[in-house]
Amino acid sequence: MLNVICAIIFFDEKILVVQRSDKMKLPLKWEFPGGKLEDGESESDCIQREIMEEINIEIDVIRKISNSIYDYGDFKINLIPFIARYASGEIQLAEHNDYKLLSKSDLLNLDWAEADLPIVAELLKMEQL
Ligand SMILES: Nc1nc2c([nH]c(=O)n2[C@H]2C[C@H](O)[C@@H](COP(=O)(O)OP(=O)(O)OP(=O)(O)O)O2)c(=O)[nH]1
Repeated sequence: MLNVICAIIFFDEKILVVQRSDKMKLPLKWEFPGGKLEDGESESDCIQREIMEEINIEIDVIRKISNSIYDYGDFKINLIPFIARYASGEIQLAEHNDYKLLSKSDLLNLDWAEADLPIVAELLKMEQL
């Protein structure tokens, strides 16, 4: 099983979501930015590294929320989400096709990677960070 860390990054009230490119697995699906946990790396180091590599910004990690285990058939992932706050830098996408800053209520309108759906549902139920 693949351990993937992702970040739900708040810019004030808005949340950053990114769209996978047509050349990646799960083409054009929307997801929270992040990536695979490397051997010996802490989850918190992983998410800060991935966000810098993919999005070019610094974040403050706040806390972990419930993980989502999903079997795509050809691979199975354990998706581990962290709530975070934007800290600094300008968004520049290295790999993704597009991004949006959305209010919570607009999240459900996206074509999400399947593993993210329970995480989006939990986020919608949360009253505060
Ligand atoms: N970063 C991230 N990945 C997700 C989410 N939901 C979801 O199913 N995934 C999947 C997509 C990928 O198969 C895997 C994350 O891998 P990755 O982003 O580090 O790597 P990748 O797909 O670019 O790598 P590759 O296997 O195509 O070489 O987890 C999510 O919200 N964020």
